[in-house]
Amino acid sequence: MSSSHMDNIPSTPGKFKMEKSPYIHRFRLHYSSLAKLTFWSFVFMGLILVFFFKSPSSKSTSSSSSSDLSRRSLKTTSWGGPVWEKRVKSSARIRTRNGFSVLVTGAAGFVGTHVSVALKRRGDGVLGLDNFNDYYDPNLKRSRQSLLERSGIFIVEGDINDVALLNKLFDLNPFTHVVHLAAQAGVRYAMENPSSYVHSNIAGFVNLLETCKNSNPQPAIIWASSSSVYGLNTKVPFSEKDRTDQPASLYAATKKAGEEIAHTYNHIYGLSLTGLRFFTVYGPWGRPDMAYFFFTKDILRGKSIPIFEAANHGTVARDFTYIDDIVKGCLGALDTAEKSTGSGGKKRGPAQLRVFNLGNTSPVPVSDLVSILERLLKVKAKRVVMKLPRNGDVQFTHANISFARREFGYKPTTDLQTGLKKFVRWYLSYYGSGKKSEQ
Ligand SMILES: O=C(O)[C@H]1O[C@H](OP(=O)(O)OP(=O)(O)OC[C@H]2O[C@@H](n3ccc(=O)[nH]c3=O)[C@H](O)[C@@H]2O)[C@H](O)[C@@H](O)[C@H]1O
Repeated sequence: MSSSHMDNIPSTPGKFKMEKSPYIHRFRLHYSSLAKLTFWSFVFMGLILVFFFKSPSSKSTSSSSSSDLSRRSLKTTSWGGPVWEKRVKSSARIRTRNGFSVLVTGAAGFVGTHVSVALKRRGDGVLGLDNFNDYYDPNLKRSRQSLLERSGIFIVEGDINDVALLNKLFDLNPFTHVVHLAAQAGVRYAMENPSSYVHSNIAGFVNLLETCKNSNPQPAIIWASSSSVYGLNTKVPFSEKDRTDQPASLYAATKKAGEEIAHTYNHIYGLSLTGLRFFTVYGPWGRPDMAYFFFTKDILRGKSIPIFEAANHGTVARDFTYIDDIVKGCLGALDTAEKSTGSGGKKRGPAQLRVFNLGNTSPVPVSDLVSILERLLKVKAKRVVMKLPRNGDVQFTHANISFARREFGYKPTTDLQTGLKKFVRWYLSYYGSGKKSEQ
């Protein structure tokens, strides 16, 4: 049985957990020839089936890896061929003088979609990459894809762990920048499917950096870290200079690991790397696994919503940051990113390495978020106050953004009330007032 470049992927993306291959059976050898015949027939059939499911194709890949009957619902995707290559090149082509050619990973995701549209609008070439996993409703990702297609942005369907695919994309197009947003998100889900965080946030990131460091020219990389790296810190507001060595979730730990990995690739290969610590990003086309999103759904459906509170009735609060402000921050970081200094795997000099907070600088208690939603939806929420579970949540977040302000004029302008109004307007137009079902 031949092995493919996907064989070494350590874990699963999305909601799927590794299962043992159903094709591995143990047989007890019997001494009758009938039993032997039966045994060898099974082995033969098994080999055919294993070959059928695992045989790699130079032109096709799935968004998953080797032991993969556990990932049935991840659509098998194909790439390659002249039409596909033409679409890749056309999407990545720069349309203005001094524009960039940008690979956006996680382009069908919430932040990825918004950033892609903004880049395209100003004339940059944008190629998307996304594995469309079903961590949350893939239909929403498909709708975002349609939105991007209308702007002339092609999303390649594939996984950042697919080295051959990444190499192919860089062969076809000399990207000046990579905006790396593909990740396994969500702090609480990490207890359900820890390996998906390692797969996407660590292994996938390393694969991407390997491809970037080998390419010529090397792109500058802007990537999504997280406010969660501040973990159990109590000093507020959180500054980039603060310690980040006490993460409260595996998600946070993988993002922190990403920051250290970025340091290594910058140090050894001269890659220009900018990490952005996003603070609870919300807005239209958002992520259904986030509280503001499913609170909206459940309030409209008359379902109760769990509101966490800390010990001794302590307030749980977040520095909720509106998507348009985050997009401005991403573009500011991209525009001020210096070129990588290496090429073809060799460092030629010191390169830029940065980390920025992108928050709103004004934390809001979760109970106030619910009050705003009640007013906007004109429905009273059924609140159930619960103790903050110990499954990854931290009590509060609060960004100090002075570094991003100084470096590229980052200045958030949307307060939670205004941003949620825009979100609710989008939600109602997309889903209706609760009747149209949503996963
Ligand atoms: O900044 C980040 O880097 C992260 O932001 C986001 O994480 P969080 O800030 O935890 O957002 P989110 O889950 O919406 O919970 C919001 C608030 O509602 C509270 N919360 C949550 C669920 C619930 O049932 N009840 C509740 O009170 C909860 O305690 C919290 O106070 C991203 O999901 C994550 O991927 C990462 O990007």
